[in-house]
Amino acid sequence: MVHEHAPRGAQGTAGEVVVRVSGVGKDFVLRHTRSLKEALVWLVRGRKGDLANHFHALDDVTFDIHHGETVALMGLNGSGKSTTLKLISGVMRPDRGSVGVRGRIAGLIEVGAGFHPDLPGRDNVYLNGAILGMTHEEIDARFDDILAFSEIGEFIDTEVKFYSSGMYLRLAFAVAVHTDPDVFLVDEILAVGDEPFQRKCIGRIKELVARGKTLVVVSHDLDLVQQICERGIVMESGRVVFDGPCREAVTFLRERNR
Ligand SMILES: Nc1ncnc2c1ncn2[C@@H]1O[C@H](COP(=O)(O)OP(=O)(O)OP(=O)(O)O)[C@@H](O)[C@H]1O
Repeated sequence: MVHEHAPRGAQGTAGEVVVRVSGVGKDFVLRHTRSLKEALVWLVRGRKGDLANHFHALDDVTFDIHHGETVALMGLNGSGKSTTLKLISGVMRPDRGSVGVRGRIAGLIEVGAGFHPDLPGRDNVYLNGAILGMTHEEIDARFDDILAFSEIGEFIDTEVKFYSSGMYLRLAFAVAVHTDPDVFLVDEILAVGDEPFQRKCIGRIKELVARGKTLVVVSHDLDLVQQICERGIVMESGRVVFDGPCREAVTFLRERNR
């Protein structure tokens, strides 16, 4: 049984469902600039209808992810991958359907989203670590490893508003991988890091996978996802159009968008 964003501590066993996305829909509002005439007509008609257009960013999305699975979400720009990841991470709620998660989730979704710009890197490690569910003592114990992984060096005491996007990524990634998550979510962001750091991150992700962690990745790098993931879910206009072995998903996507 999966609970809606059940708290940490659930050490799943192989085959157990850890993420359940069930009939999920998410709408966004398309804001158009309306002319004064259009607004007046709308008023005169008694405010019938909506001045704004809603569109389905996700429509009836359903899939289960089992403990230890490595899943790539693929699809063209705007197909709904990141929105799906945000719903799993809990930063966004579905308008229809439900999303259930078991275990501790660590997401690298928006680089440094949990960072406070006016605080130095060091304080942000504690802030971000706490957001990701670590206690102060746990962060203390892992601080040196986090710092070493990030290669931020003496900049750790600089306010993060002065960091480059690559430095942000390094610190955010370092914190996330040291939270020992049950389910690890990674959005395209690896693209921000330089090549050596990317290699290191990929190595770390493979290590997590080898240790049986569940992984959900959003990426346009189809060669990379084939290296890491066994399963591929292809999205198109907010719907799942393929769900199966990663290699087949890549072929499906390439054929479809030829
Ligand atoms: N906060 C938001 N407000 C309004 N529209 C949004 C919001 N977030 C996403 N969208 C829209 O929802 C759709 C799906 O976006 P999403 O970011 O999930 O796509 P994606 O598959 O991750 O795309 P990409 O490959 O470009 O990253 C897009 O049309 C996008 O413009």
